[in-house]
Amino acid sequence: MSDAASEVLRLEALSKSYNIGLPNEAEVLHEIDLVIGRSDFAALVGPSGSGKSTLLNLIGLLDTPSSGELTLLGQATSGMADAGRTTLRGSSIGFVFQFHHLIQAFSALDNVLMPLMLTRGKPDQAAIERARELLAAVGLDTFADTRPNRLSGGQQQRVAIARALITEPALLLADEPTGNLDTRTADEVFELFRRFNRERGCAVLLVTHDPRLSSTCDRTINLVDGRIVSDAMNA
Ligand SMILES: Nc1ncnc2c1ncn2[C@@H]1O[C@H](COP(=O)(O)OP(=O)(O)OP(=O)(O)O)[C@@H](O)[C@H]1O
Repeated sequence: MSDAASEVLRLEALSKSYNIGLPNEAEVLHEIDLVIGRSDFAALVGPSGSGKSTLLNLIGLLDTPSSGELTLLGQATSGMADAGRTTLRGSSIGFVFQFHHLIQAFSALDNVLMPLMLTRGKPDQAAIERARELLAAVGLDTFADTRPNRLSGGQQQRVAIARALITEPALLLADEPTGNLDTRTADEVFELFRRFNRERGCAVLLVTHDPRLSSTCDRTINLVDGRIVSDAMNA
């Protein structure tokens, strides 16, 4: 994984502090070094408050580090202006959150198209076809015109996964994507991540509290008190 061409992400001494109004800032991530390869399927685990979401938000360029360097697809981001970060985020990262944040007034199809509409305006026929193909891939081809509130929790999360993949991201980030699903539905949703990782070659980094799910990832990165205490391939 030392070859830059095989990397999707490189973190070097990445730290994050929050200014919480005290004399000293609270540092929640301490000099994190991490490389994610282009085909990695990795779980980020750790106790509550260890900094997992903070790290995922930094990786997703939703937040900026206090120090250190984050290189995404070979582009160093530390000196990058907001517009450049937004463009890089939109073209290379897909997000899936525990609560899918679907737009209730839109159909499933339009929700999937939303990231493209935000960056490229009205979607063309090819984009619509791709959105339909993604909905089919997550087993929802007959629900394209359905509003999210008519779908089950698992189905809504499937729409969110299709939405995250519409831009064909190199890196898919997921924060507790199965956290509010029952075990069977969680397994099915998890299997989608696995399939997209294999079939579409997109790296996956997901936060989970579920040891059963993290053990089925290829790699487990363990964060404790803002430091990576172990990072190993699973047996
Ligand atoms: N905006 C913020 N301002 C100040 N402190 C924050 C902020 N966001 C997070 N923190 C603190 O940073 C630390 C790490 O939080 P984070 O949400 O990243 O942990 P986590 O590992 O994702 O936890 P959980 O598993 O409970 O979601 C916590 O102590 C939290 O209180």
